[in-house]
Amino acid sequence: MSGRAGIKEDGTKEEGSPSEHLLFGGPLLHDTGWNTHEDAYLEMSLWAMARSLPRLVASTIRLAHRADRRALWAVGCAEVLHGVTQAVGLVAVNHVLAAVLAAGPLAGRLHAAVPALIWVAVTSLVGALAMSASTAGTGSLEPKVERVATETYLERVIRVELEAIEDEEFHRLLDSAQYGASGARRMIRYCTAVIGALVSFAAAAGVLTVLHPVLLPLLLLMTLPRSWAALRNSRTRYASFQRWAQHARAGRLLSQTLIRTDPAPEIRVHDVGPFLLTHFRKMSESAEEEQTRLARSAARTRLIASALTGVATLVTYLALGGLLLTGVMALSVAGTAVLATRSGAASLTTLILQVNSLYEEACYVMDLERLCGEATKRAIPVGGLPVPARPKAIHFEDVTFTYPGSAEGGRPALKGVTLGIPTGKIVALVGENGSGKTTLVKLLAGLYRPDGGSVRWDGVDAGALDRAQLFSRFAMVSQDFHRWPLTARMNVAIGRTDRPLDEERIEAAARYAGADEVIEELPRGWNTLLSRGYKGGHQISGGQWQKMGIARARYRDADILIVDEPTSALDARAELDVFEQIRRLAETGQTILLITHRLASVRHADLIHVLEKGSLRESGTFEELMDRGPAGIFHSLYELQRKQFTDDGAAVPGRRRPTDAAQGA
Ligand SMILES: Nc1ncnc2c1ncn2[C@@H]1O[C@H](COP(=O)(O)OP(=O)(O)OP(=O)(O)O)[C@@H](O)[C@H]1O
Repeated sequence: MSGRAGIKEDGTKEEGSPSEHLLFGGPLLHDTGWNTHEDAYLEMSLWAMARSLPRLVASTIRLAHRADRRALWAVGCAEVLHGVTQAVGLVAVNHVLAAVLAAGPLAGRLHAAVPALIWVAVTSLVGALAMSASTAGTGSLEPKVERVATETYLERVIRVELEAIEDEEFHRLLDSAQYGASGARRMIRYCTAVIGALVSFAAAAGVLTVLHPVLLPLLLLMTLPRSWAALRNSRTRYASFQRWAQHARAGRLLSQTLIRTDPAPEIRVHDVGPFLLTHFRKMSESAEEEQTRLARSAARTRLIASALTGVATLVTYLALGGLLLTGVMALSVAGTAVLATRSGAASLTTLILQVNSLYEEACYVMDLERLCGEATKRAIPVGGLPVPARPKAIHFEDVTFTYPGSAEGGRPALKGVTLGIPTGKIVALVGENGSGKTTLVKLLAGLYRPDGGSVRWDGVDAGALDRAQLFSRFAMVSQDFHRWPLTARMNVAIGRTDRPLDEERIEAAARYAGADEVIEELPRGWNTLLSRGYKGGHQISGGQWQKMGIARARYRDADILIVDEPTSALDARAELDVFEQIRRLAETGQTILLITHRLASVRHADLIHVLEKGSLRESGTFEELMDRGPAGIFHSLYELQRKQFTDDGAAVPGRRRPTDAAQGA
């Protein structure tokens, strides 16, 4: 496939690769969410890092404490012990050198050095043991911290309003936060390394200060260039990550699409694979160019830092030589100073690198914290008035609703809708595609709140009602009901997870929906996994899925059953059965809200509301609406369907012959 994607009208190249333009409608870089990261990025100076370090470490420690208290203590103690052994080891080395370089016979000097040598050996051994304890503890702590961080945000995300889940900005934060959960895992390692390096550095710095006060500033001077390089490189990496986040997600989407089971038939028959693979390669190549740019920039920065470190090391050793030559420092002390300088410089470099990595990860963990804050703000409110036990009717009063995020001046999905839904009856919603039927039932179920007007339960505004109670009153078989990649049993039982699983009710629900025949044919019956690509996984047809969906809604056993195009994939017999069952349910007092384009199917509805472009145009029984004659919308839609069927010479499978229906009307 070729195209002019990525080329402006004047022939110049647009920002973003042609693949991005062709497949995603524009450049994926320059994420609008970037602005929210800019502050964190700009603040990423040494001073800002030092200031926020205690808070970051504290929040990671809190997470680790929640994940595994014992492992946390083990790691903390092991790191402190390791630092102490390093300090004691350095002092012992100083004693060894002092004894060996002292005046007197060699045998006597060596003998004098033995106790200190034993200390050196013991501290090395204990230090090694402490390090291995820390490694083991960190290894077990890390996955737990990631799990706790993931759970923390998921717990909040499952409680946000539907509109937040559909919001692009919230989704972007969600992507970043997912990275933050693995960031929290990595932070554990960096935190451990920071504590270890801090203790080691304190040990070396203490020894150096005792040896000569000028040595400590010299040590700091040696590590400055590397700190600068690390900071600069991580700033560049973080900035690049944010800029390329959407691009990376889109690339993953392409590769995942190629291996998923549901698009697999179309990918093969339409030969989409090579096409997508080409664009996956092109997008990956532009991401690789960015990685090359980052690597080159990092290499340049490190080269400059190494040159500066060389100069600083030279200055340090010159200063040490000066102190020796002027007799200010003894040879044994100078020897220890060289060792302490090397160990201190290594600890300080590690410290700065780890703090830097810690801070880089913390930027992502902060995104996770921001997501949690945002999710809490956008959570479905808890509590409210009790939902009336047996309301007589639910009324929409002058309800207007526009989907959040619709383009400026976008058409409202519902405009000034006033209608009644009597309980214990079958109420049908009909209208052309996009007329607002699904939107209306989503408002009814409390998934969205009206922008204007109100939904009233026996006069009580649904906005004031307890939302959890409200949801529990509804069962829904929507057009896009979820096909859970779980067993057949769970696909029904998932309709009511707040009660213990009830085999008898599951089977009754399956019989109700005609899904019992589906189960009989499954290789492992109720235990068959309804997902290809897993061991023992099995795929069922669209109509069979629909029966499972109806069984699930039946198993939920709610007061109000919303059925949105429930029979679109069913064969004629199954469709008739389902409508028959729906009619019987209404006789038991359940309220049925039926959305269907098969107008003959709504003959038995107690009330039909006809929507057009978001407004209510007609209401009445089937007979009343048909009596309006050609001027009525329902009448003309019905006649249109009838004409189509009679022109075809027979009713479309799954539909009553409209002529029969019309005669009945
Ligand atoms: N989640 C959404 N976000 C933004 N706009 C939406 C969303 N869902 C629906 N719309 C828009 O709202 C309008 C009404 O859609 P709705 O799904 O309620 O129509 P419908 O009558 O159920 O259509 P159909 O018969 O095709 O299922 C349409 O213009 C649609 O584009």
